[in-house]
Amino acid sequence: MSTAPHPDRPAVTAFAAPSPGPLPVVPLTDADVDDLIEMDQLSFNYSVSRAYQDRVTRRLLDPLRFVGVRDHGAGNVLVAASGIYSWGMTFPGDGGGPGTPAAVHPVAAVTWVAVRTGWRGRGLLRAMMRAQLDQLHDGGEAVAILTASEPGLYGRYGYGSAIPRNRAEIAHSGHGTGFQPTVPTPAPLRELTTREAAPLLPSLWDRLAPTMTGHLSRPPAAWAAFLDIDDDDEDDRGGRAIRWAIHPDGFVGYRIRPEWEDSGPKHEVTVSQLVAASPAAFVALWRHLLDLPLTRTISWGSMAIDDPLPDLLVNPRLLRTNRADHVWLRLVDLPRAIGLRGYRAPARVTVDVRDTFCPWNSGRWLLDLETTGGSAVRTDGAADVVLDIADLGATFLGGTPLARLVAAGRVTGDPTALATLGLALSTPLAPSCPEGF
Ligand SMILES: CC(=O)SCCNC(=O)CCNC(=O)[C@H](O)C(C)(C)COP(=O)(O)OP(=O)(O)OC[C@H]1O[C@@H](n2cnc3c(N)ncnc32)[C@H](O)[C@@H]1OP(=O)(O)O
Repeated sequence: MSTAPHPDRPAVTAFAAPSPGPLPVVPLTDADVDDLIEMDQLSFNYSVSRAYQDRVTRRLLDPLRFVGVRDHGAGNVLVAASGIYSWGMTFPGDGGGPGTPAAVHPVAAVTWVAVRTGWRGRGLLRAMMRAQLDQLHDGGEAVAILTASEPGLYGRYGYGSAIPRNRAEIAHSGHGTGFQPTVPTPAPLRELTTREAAPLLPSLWDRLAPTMTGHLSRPPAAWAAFLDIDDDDEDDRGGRAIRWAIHPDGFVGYRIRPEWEDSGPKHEVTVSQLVAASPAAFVALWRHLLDLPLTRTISWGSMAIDDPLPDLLVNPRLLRTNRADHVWLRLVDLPRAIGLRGYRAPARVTVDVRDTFCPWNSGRWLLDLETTGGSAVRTDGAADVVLDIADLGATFLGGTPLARLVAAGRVTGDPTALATLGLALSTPLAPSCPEGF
């Protein structure tokens, strides 16, 4: 049988084998968006309709913030990409204590990282990380963040695990689960549909997120993605449409999946977002969730590791948590980044930083940290502390205590300097970020 292509049919380039040899990383443009969306769906095993792409995906992407790789020898197919959302993140502010001002700073939120099957394992991720971090450094962007599909991927590029999170499950009796008696009983909150809540949420978020370390600013396109929910939209597991409860200082969005057993109702609540920026909001939102009729379990995938729920419940054992890494952070430009937050206590410490992937950060720096800000200047002085750039990234928001990295053998130095630096970097409560990206 002949294998020659039929003259009336186009060559089937999709079956062309990957080209051998190096493939360059290039900037992407608007013309790459269709291929980008197609490759992302294949790489992350999902699919969305063309209508959803037009309504949400294309508005969220800025192709000019993407780099990628095309294999011209294999039919010019897009084989790798990595993008950035230009968002803002709340960093610890003046002293980092409750009620003290925090500050929102631009961050490069790295996202949409994928290498097409067939082109993996030949260094394309590494090449894209190289191109992206060089660009960020040249453009003066100080901090990059990401949420990783797999935890082993990004440490080698200097990212440290900065905001962990808990997967939480609360099993309760459904009969007014008790709060500590010293906590005043909150007024009940009204339940809203997405259509009713949507006009209220973005401005509430804009007011609250800058008061909570680790929270991201949400541009209108991100809100459009969060709120692209019909009021009769069920999830894949039979969860009913999202409902909302709103407080002046917080809100919660959740689905309820009805479940009936012979012994009675056992409906499940799944929290999609919960934000509480004051104790009153925290108590009112949890009272609302725990009093939802017929429900017996509440699960939430993004609880802060310092969430005070166990301290509110009379029976803290109702809460089961499973901790995992969540947001990873990379100090792209060490001296610029050090100036972007306030520190819990003053510290003057010389650190010897290893940064094999971004050598411009390597070497000895005198860190001069104050509650109102900090600086890092090059020094020839003896190092008090030796650490990797990923360790500094992990501790930068207060989410990983320096003492833990010392205990793990990752960070070494003079005990007094370690204690001083650890206190300066710490925050009273660990940062939280209620979303992945
Ligand atoms: C921020 C985000 O978007 S996270 C999403 C990441 N993307 C995905 O998970 C989608 C599916 N997976 C993929 O597309 C690819 O497998 C990728 C992007 C994870 C890896 O791409 P590749 O081009 O194969 O990576 P590359 O060959 O450059 O390897 C880079 C390094 O990572 C290592 N590595 C590759 N895959 C993995 C993994 N799953 N876990 C841990 N390490 C890995 C390699 O061994 C290599 O290490 P080295 O440089 O120290 O020798």
